[in-house]
Amino acid sequence: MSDARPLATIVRATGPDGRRRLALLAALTIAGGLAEFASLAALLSLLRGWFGATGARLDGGPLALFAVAILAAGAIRLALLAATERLAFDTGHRILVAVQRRVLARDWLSHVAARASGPVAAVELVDAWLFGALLPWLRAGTAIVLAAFIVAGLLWVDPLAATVASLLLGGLFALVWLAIRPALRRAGDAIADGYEERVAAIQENVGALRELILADAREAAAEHFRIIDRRLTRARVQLTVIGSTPRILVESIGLLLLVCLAAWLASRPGGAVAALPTLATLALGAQRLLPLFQAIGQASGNAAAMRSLSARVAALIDTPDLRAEPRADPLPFTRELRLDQVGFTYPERDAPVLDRLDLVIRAGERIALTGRNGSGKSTLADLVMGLLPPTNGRMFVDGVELTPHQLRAWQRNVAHVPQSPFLADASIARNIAFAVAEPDHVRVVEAARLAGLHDFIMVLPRGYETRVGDRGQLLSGGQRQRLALARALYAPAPLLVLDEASSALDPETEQHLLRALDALQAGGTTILLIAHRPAMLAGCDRVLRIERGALVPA
Ligand SMILES: Nc1ncnc2c1ncn2[C@@H]1O[C@H](COP(=O)(O)OP(=O)(O)OP(=O)(O)O)[C@@H](O)[C@H]1O
Repeated sequence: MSDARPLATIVRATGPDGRRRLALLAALTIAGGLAEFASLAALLSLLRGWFGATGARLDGGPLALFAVAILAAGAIRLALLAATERLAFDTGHRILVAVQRRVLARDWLSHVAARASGPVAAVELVDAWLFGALLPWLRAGTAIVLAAFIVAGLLWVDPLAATVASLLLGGLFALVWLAIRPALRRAGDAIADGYEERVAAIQENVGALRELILADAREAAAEHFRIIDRRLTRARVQLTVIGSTPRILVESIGLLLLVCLAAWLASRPGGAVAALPTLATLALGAQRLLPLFQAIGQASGNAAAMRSLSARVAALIDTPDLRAEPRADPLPFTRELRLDQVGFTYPERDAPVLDRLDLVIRAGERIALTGRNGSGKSTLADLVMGLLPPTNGRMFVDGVELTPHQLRAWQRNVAHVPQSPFLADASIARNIAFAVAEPDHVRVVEAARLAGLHDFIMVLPRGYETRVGDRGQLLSGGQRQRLALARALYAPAPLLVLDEASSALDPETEQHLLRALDALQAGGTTILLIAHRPAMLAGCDRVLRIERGALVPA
């Protein structure tokens, strides 16, 4: 990605409102610059009148003019500060929302291929970019314009002195900046990598705590985290320290230049008194310029490092946005789903998981899929559900070919009970009616009854309002599976896919599940289940086995 593209991508993501705020900031900056120029001119005219040929005389008019100019400049600075902060934080907010929209817009294949910690690390990345790049750059942008007006004012006051000072300071600044650029770029890359590694390590430590305890590996995990965080911390310190060099240099050299200037002006004919109006105006200009140079120095110090952060932030949003599509009506499924010579290969894998596979699932059938671990059962289920697109072959629903733009309509026919269900840290009712704004309590209870969960829920003090904990960890494995089943049954669909949904059930609960499946099948539901246990296979119309990427009768 070129240097200019990240910014263009980010500006696009902020939308028309962001661009309006940027325009307001630009207008305020110009107004601020004019006010700075006016206050310098007013001061010079005031002091020249005061220390003029007629002797010291304080004139009310120029004093009032100076007071108005300096107060206006102050008020505009305050407005600029507010506009800058608002624009920066609003942009950060828009980018985070944009990132979430893009995470949700990914299809299943991109999701399974992506790094799980990415979206979490994105939050830290956007924050680091906001405080390390956007805010300093906006401040520096306004500072450059304000400084240009002040420098123009100073050139008008004393062209020679202002030119020499500007050239010396500008040249020094450029030299230092070029010298530190490579180190800053390295620090920026290390910071961006560090954020991702840190989130991944935290997720690992939380997710695999049981394994870490049993393997007596908690010290090693803590040490791994320490190394990652130390590296990140060092890079951040490096960025601040090296990035501050231009600012500190310009500050000290600037002060030195001012003193030299005072000595030189005082040595000209007329001495210190004649030089006083010019000197005082130059001093006011320098006093105004110093914080502006600080802002420019800080931002330019960070620029090389933050370019890599900006590129990563832009990459986060440089993918298709979630599109608000009208909800498709379910594709009619009354006869059969046919897979014709279907093959599937995961990205970055050479060998296909499924190869020229033929399968007809008749409406109302109950089919079991078996096969060795890794033989491709879940992959086939994902293809059947329209989550993965076949890499070869075609699929037909009631004789109509399933094209990519019909996938949403086909998916509406499917309810799924995954191998490891995701449970949110919310009430049981909310987890059953997952992602539904207003759960229907009667249907929640009905689904829980069918899944054999109702009696267990009723003995809990808070019943359906009991929270299940993060990822459902306050429930047993079997209870989690039944809750996932209840979720699938809450919104009944013509095709129910169960991926080893009884692996954690005791024989009694398994019998309950089989009775529930009988009832569903009697009601016309087509059922595809991945299972190994004989009890689950017994009630099926057909049992198929995946072997070397193809289906054979079991
Ligand atoms: N996201 C992925 N990227 C690359 N390869 C994958 C991915 N998911 C699965 N695979 C590979 O595809 C093959 C089939 O996996 P799949 O999960 O479909 O098998 P399965 O029969 O359901 O296994 P199990 O019985 O263990 O659940 C495996 O070899 C697996 O390593």
